[in-house]
Amino acid sequence: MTASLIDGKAFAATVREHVASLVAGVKAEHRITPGLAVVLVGEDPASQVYVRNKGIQTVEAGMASFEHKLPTGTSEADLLAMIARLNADPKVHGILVQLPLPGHIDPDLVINSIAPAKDVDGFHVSNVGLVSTGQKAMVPCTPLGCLMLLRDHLGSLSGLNAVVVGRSNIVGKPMAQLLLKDSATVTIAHSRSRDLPEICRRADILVAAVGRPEMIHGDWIRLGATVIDVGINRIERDGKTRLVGDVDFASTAQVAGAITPVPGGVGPMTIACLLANTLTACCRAHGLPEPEGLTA
Ligand SMILES: Nc1nc2c(c(=O)[nH]1)N[C@@H](CN(C=O)c1ccc(C(=O)N[C@@H](CCC(=O)O)C(=O)O)cc1)CN2
Repeated sequence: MTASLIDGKAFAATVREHVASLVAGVKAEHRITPGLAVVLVGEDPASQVYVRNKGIQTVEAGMASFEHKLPTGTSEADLLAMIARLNADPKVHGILVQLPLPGHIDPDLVINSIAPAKDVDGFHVSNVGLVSTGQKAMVPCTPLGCLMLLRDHLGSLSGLNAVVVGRSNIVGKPMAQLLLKDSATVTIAHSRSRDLPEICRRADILVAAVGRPEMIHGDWIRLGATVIDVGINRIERDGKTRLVGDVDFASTAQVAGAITPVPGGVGPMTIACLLANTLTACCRAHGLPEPEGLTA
């Protein structure tokens, strides 16, 4: 079997177009412009690229973008004071603090200082609790993007065996909750799971979010499985820097039914879902109907 490719880049473009058309409606009918504030502390080169792309795509969707770039040495107290100002700003419907933060700042403290209704990353402990109890929440962007790709590719996930490899708060745990809400039978595994290849071979849906380059091989994959690769790992190969996932693409594509590539799979969905969450947050803040098809 040669797997079909799940084109996250193309799907993300359709999500962004959908968001942009809904934003245009909100602006025309209600004279409200959804606004997203992104805070970057420090000069991590990858984070700078992600923040720039978030700003560009926010403006392309017709929303207001507020970028706050702070020096690496910014104190935790100053960052918390900035978030308090953004929490109180009616033009700002979504707030995102780009991760990772410099080592002297406690990310949990910072994330939990964001007003839950403006927490478009869905990382605040209130949103974590709401997602895990299946209630209306801000849903983390990367798992939401994976769910959209899976629903689009498979239709119903009900009764399917889903294995999530990775237990991070940002991807693995919320991904498992979303799959469970869609009635999949969910296993969370990780790099220390015993018999990991055997666990993976049971999966109709395999979500790889373990953060280890090309760890999952074709002989771990059930014939025809749908494989979602969340990994974004930069490696040196043949004297060049390359971007690879957590899945060995060549061997897995021989066995899987469908697979997301890296790059061009899950990554672009993350920012598309951030725009979707910002619009959702804006609609909720103003008592407008929930935008359709943009959340879990
Ligand atoms: N506050 C947050 N911080 C971080 C998040 C997040 O969701 N919220 N996720 C990542 C970084 N990230 C967005 O912030 C992100 C990562 C990757 C992509 C993406 O489109 N990747 C491309 C490849 C890009 C490249 O060449 O480097 C792809 O996979 O096709 C978008 C967003 C950590 N921090």
